Amino acid sequence: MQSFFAVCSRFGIPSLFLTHLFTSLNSRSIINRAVNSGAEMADIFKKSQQLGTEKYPRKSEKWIQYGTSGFRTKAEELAHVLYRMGILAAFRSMQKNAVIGVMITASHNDEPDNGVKLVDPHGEMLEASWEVIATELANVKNEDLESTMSNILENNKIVLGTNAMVYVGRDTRPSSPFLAQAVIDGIKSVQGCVTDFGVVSTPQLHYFVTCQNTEKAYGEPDEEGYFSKLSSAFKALRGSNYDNGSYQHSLSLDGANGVGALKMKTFQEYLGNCIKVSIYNSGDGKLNYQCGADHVKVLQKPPQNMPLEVGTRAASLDGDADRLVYFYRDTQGNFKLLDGDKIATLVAGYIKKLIKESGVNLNVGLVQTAYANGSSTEYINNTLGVEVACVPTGVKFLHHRALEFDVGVYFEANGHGTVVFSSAATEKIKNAATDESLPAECITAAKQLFLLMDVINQTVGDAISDLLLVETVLHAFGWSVAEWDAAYTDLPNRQMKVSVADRNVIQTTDAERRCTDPPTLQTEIDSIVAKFSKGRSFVRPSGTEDVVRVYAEADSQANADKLAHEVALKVYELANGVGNAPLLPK
Ligand SMILES: CC(=O)N[C@H]1[C@@H](OP(=O)(O)O)O[C@H](CO)[C@@H](O)[C@@H]1O
Ligand SMILES: [Mg+2]
Repeated sequence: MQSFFAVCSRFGIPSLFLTHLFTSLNSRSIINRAVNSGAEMADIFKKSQQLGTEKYPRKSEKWIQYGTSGFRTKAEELAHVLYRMGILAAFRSMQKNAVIGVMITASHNDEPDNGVKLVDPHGEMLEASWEVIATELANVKNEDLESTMSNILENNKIVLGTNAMVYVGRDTRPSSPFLAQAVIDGIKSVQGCVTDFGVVSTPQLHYFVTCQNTEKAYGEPDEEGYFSKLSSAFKALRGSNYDNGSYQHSLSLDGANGVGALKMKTFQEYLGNCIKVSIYNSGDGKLNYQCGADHVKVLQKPPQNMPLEVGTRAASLDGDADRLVYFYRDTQGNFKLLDGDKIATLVAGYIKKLIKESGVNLNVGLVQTAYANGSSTEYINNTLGVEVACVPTGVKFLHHRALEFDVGVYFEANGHGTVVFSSAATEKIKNAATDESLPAECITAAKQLFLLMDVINQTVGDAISDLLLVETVLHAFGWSVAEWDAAYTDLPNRQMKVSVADRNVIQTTDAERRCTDPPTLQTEIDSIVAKFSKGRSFVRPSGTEDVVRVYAEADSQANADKLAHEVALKVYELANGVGNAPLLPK
């Protein structure tokens, strides 16, 4: 009892005020002092343009767009974009009177790629209207930088001030330090202040921004605070019996040779021996090469350099540690994947159970995208009895929809997701946990829920936090990875990419499940799908790569491959495919 309250007072209670405090952002630490004169402002912009032109010039006419997760392309094409995003982040900070984050990463993409995304005050993705501004600023000619900056301020009623604050983080790519410097130079060129966190995971940066903007109600805005909060709640939930039933407290982790591997090593010091994590692809090899969550999910095979014995529970992080998938080898030696859908259903099932046991009246919803396996959706509807919503690809859509539930669980099939608790839900859970008049079982369940909230990074999908969450649920249920996997069987599925002249000729509707342009494509897809038992397929333009993505599922792997291939050929034919026609997947 006592230790519970110790943990609550240190970590739980601040989360209670999270949403409330989001509304009164940190106005104490950022005081926007207006730059006094128009002449002073003009001088700042002139110097900023000069630095941009000399040190970070836009060298080609190539158009770049702020997509699903910011700007992403070859690192050598990004210096001017990063400088300009530093400027924009400072402006956004001035507008919101709050800390803004800038993360430099290309996540699961190849090592020579890089990218940048802005983190809004609530730890969320940048607001859509500012994506348009970001795209404009990134693409203007060098000599138009000054006037564009001035227009942005005017159109958005921003007063150029000092003390704008931007938190900068980067992944482990060799190009990231230079690009981080470009961001920092951009911020400083318009008088913004910078906290450079160096190498951090994407979700850590989101967490730090949220902590600072809630005046630390969500936690301390630094790595020590992050690790302490998560590990204390995790250890309190785990208790002194590290194994339980079929659950064993050891697992293998593929770190994708990225920041997640580095952070997990440090995290192990906080976790002590309550969980044993053996890390592979821990940083010696090339980032994401033949390893990482995207590789494992898309190719449905294990990462390289990692032994996988029958029954061993294994997991993969992606390059910036915001995605997590699990996998194992079954008794027949088959590779089995547990993706974001499996994580979502596991977590939603556990939370629903605890809510029921606590007697608290809360609705739980689960948010997916069209990529969710059909079997998972059926399981959520028919077995879990949880409301399920489908939204377009991209974390911001999932996150916003999840906020509409008391408790919203969201995961992309690729393993990116988290759980968000409304302020009302947080309060009800906290009250139940401390209401001595309730039956003991109710109090116990409410306390567990309350601690669980502190294991979860509610600001954004976080592979390390999600790993602790999954381990907590498996431990509580006493399940092996195979027992977890037994909940439902995935329909065999396949993803393909098609290169076309302009991927934006593909237009979609109904959460990307149907295609409206080119005009005849959907009818063609429908008639192909009709030939396959349990067939489902859709196409959409990627927001992060210059390709059209094709998804297909059917009753067997051979049929899923065939369906994907036929649809891919149709896309190639009707949407101006370039290069060789797509081949049947091997
Ligand atoms: C099928 C798929 O996995 N798409 C990914 C990928 O987006 P695309 O727009 O499909 O390229 O990267 C996004 C950012 O990481 C992620 O949110 C999304 O789920
Ligand atoms: Mg990622």
